[in-house]
Amino acid sequence: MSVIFALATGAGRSAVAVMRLSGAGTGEVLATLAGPLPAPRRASLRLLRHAGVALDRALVLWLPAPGSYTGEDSAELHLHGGPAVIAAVAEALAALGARPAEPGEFTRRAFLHGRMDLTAAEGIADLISAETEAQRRQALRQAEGGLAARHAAWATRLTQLLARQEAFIEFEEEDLPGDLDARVEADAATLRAEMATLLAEGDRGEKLREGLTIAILGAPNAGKSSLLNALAGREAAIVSARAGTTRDVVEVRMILAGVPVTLADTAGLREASDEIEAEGIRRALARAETADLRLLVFAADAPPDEATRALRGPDALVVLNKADLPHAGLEGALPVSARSGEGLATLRQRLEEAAAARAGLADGAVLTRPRHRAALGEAVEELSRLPDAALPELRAEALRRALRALGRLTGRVDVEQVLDVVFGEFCIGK
Ligand SMILES: Nc1nc2c(c(=O)[nH]1)N(C=O)[C@@H](CNc1ccc(C(=O)N[C@@H](CCC(=O)O)C(=O)O)cc1)CN2
Ligand SMILES: Nc1nc2c(ncn2[C@@H]2O[C@H](COP(=O)(O)OP(=O)(O)OP(=O)(O)O)[C@@H](O)[C@H]2O)c(=O)[nH]1
Ligand SMILES: [Mg+2]
Repeated sequence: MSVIFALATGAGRSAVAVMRLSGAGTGEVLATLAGPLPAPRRASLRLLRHAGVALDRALVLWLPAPGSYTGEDSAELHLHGGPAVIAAVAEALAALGARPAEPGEFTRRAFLHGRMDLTAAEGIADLISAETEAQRRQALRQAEGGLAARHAAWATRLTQLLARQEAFIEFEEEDLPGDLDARVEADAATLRAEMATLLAEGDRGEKLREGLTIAILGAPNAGKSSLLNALAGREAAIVSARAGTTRDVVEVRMILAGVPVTLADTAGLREASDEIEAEGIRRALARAETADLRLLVFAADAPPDEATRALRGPDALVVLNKADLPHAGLEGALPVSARSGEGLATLRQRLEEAAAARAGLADGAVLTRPRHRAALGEAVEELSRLPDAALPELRAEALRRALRALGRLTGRVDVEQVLDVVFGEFCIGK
């Protein structure tokens, strides 16, 4: 495969910039730039030269196949991290026949050379994107093969079931144990139950990866913007005594229990007095719809309004704001005051609990992408067909299809169609 190169470190000025090369022919390119190849895997200080011009004095690594990240002949140039140095080296590499790598291409090659399965490759993409500790842990676990190991074990058991089912078809006349068929069915049911348990985690892993949205909803003047500001610790939204102050959705990003959260303050819900406010309320209700959690705000100085009450539900947290004013309480609502700070610590704690329940780091392996759930769901569905399949051939076919669905997850089968999805999300240089 052709020699590809990319900056592995961030754009812009830095102390050191790492240029990575990979592919057959990397040795020649390296020798042309840096002189005789250094000992494999040993850092060596070299003056890089091209067409008679000195480019940089760099630390050079020669990483011959198969002991490299991609499994191909590879090299690293640890350059001085200035834009002109990087540009000159990139130009020299291109002149020597190497080409800039596509996003994710190094990892794609690692996958193609059997260095990792698809879920591990996704884990590496997530590791690079991880912004919180919980995200980092989930990503590292997947990069280290947590999800792959679980699926490999299932695939092995499925393959064994398939072999037994096929033996049954093949040797029906001969004396196989009479209950072989029933045993395949029982084992498949056990397998299906285990898979269903993982599926029951739902989209927790996806939510931790992508983050949650919490919408703040309530009547005008309830103190939604004041609460947003209090939780954010800065004046993100305008607060005023006039009802109908907030019109657009105001978003603040924060981390709750290791989960990235977007807190969205919205326009107060009421019969709008003008078309701009009406649009704001439409946006507020749209947010209420798509949010993972809803913070419903009532105020001590006004009776609970119907529009906000209508939004109560299992994913809603209810507060009674302005608890610094005299009030009789509100059933099921946490008394808080954006003004005095009363109840805010408890509110933050409740929000953290809700975020953790919705997206927190689970104990075992987790599904972190819709395609994981789709593949596993398909395998479960195929296995659930087994008891109804009258013919042994049909049972074998269901087992085969379940196996193929599992294979798509790790990339062993039907690979082509999932490759682009997986590697498209990488940044260049990985
Ligand atoms: N300088 C540098 N740092 C880096 C990387 C890199 O490519 N270069 N990585 C890249 O993302 C990560 C580390 N991941 C890596 C995974 C495998 C191999 C590798 O060469 N494996 C060989 C040899 C292992 C050994 O030393 O025993 C192998 O498994 O055969 C290198 C890096 C993070 N840090
Ligand atoms: N006494 C008291 N007043 C508060 C409290 N929180 C907010 N207020 C006041 O209530 C008024 C409205 O506050 P906002 O935060 O703008 O209310 P809102 O819900 O965002 O209102 P809209 O954007 O119009 O929907 C302001 O005068 C605030 O100072 C509180 O905890 N106690
Ligand atoms: Mg407001």
